[in-house]
Amino acid sequence: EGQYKGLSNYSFHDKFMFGVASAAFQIEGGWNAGGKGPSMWDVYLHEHPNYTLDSSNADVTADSYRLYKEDVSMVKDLGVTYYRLSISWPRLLPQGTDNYVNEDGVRYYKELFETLLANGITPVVTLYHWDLPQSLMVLGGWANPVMVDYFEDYARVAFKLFGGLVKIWTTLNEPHQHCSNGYGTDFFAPALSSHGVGEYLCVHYMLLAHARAYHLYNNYFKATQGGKIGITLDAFWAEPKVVNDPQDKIASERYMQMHLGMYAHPIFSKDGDYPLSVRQRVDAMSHHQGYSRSRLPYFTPEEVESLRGSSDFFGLNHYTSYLMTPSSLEPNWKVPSLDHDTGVRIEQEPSWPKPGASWLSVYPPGFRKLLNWVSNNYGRDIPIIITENGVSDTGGINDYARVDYYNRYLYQLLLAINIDHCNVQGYFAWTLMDDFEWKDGYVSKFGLYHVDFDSPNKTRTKKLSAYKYQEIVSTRLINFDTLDKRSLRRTV
Ligand SMILES: O=S(=O)(O)CCCN1CCN(CCO[C@@H]2O[C@H](CO)[C@@H](O)[C@H](O)[C@H]2O)CC1
Repeated sequence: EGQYKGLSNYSFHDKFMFGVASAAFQIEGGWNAGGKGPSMWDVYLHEHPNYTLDSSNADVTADSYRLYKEDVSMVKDLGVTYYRLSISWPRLLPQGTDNYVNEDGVRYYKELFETLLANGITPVVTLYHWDLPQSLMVLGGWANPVMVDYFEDYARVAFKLFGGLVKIWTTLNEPHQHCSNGYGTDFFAPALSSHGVGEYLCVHYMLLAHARAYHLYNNYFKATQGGKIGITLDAFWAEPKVVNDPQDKIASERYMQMHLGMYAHPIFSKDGDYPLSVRQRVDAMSHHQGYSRSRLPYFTPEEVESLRGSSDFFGLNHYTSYLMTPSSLEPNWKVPSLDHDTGVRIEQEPSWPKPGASWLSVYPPGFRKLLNWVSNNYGRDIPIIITENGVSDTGGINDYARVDYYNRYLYQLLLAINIDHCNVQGYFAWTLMDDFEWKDGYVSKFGLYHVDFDSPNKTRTKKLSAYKYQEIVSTRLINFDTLDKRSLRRTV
C-alpha cells in the first residue's frame, strides 16, 4: 500500500510523457456550428432530454469550439507537453461519408493543432471518442460491417488533412465501454440494449475498423509523416473478493479476459484472435441457449493476421477496481448478455473512498495490479501509455480527493515502472476541465480546472489538483505532504 508520506522514493524519468486528456463531444459544444453534422449523441440527448442526471445535453458544454485558445493556455500552464483530444467525426464529415468535407471543421482542427504546436505541446489525437455521425447510426452503427469501410475513409481524410501536424494517433477510445454500455444496454447512447448480440457485433467491427485504419496509416502515410498509431482500451482491475479463494481468483481472471482480453488479445498477443477462454465460453453459452451460431462472430484467418500487432502502443484508461466472485447461473439464463456470459458478480469494497461517481471507488493498488496483468499477458516490450486516469467529485476548487487520488495512483505507477518493470511511457490525466460526463451530465466533475457552465464565457478556474499535477510534472516525483488537507492545517 506504499508509505504515502514525504517524498516518493522513485521518480519519473525525463523522457516520461506527461499529458492531459479531453474529448470532442465532452468539451467542444458548437453541436451544429460551422456546418457540423449531428452525432448520434446529439440526437439521443435531444430525443431523451431527461436521460442525464441533470437533464442536460452537450450542445454548448465548455464551448471549446469557441474557447480552444484558452484551453491551450490551460494545458500549457500545467507544464505538460502532450494534449490528448479527439476529432468530432461529424464536424469533419457531416454526412459521415467522405463525399463532403466540412471546411470549417478543417479550419477548427488545423488552428487547434497549430496553436498546440506553437506552445510546445504535442497533440495526441483520437479519431473516435463515441460521437458517431447520425447518418451512420441509422445504418446500425458499429453493428454494421460497413462501418469498417466508412471508418477507413474517415481516417484517410484525417491523416491526409492533419498528418503534417499530428504524429501520434489513436483510432478508438474504449470500444469496450462504447459497445457494452451503448449496444449491450441502455446505459449509454445509442442505448440499443442488444444484450449479448449487438454488443459483440460492435466489438467485432470496431476491432476490424481499428486494424483497417492502422494498416492504412502504416501503408500510405507513415513513410511521409513518420508518426505512430495505436488504440485506447479501458479496464477496471478485477480483485478477487477473498484474495486467496480459488473460485474468486478464477472469476477475476475470467472478468479480465471477457472485459479486456477480448480487445487486447487480438491486437497485442503473439497468436492474435479472441482469447481461447472467451471464444469457448461464448460459443458454449450460445449453443446452450439454442443459437445455431455463436453470438461472438469469428475472424477469418486474414482478419486475425490483420489485427495481430496492429498497434504501436497499448493505450490504457483506468479509474477503479471491483471485487469479484463467481455468479451462479442466472435463473434467466436464456437471456444472453456479456455480463451473463462472464458469470461474475462484481461489487464495491465499502472501505474504498467514493468521492464522486457511483461507479468510481479509489483503490490505488488496483492500478499497479492491472499494469502487471497487461505486462504479464502481452509482454513488457509493448509501450503502455495511460491515456486516461482520474477521479470525479461533485465540484469545488479545493478538490482534496483528486489531489489524494493523483498522489496515490501516480505512486502506484512509479512502483509498477520501477519495481515491476512495466513499460509505461506516458500518462494523461483525465481531464483538463469539467466537462459533459455522459449520463452524469455536469453532476460528476473530473476536471483539473473548474468550469462555471452558467457563465457566458464558461469561466475556467484552476483547482488545487491542477497545482498538484503541475508539481508532479515539474518535479517528476510525488510529494505527499503538499496541497492536501494536512498541509493546510500545518499540523503533523
Ligand atoms: O457500473 S455501472 O453499471 O453503474 C455503470 C458503469 C459506469 N461507466 C464506467 C466507466 N465510465 C467509462 C469510462 O469513460 C471514460 O472515462 C471518463 C470518465 O467516465 C469519460 O469521461 C471518458 O469519456 C471515457 O473515456 C463510464 C461509466
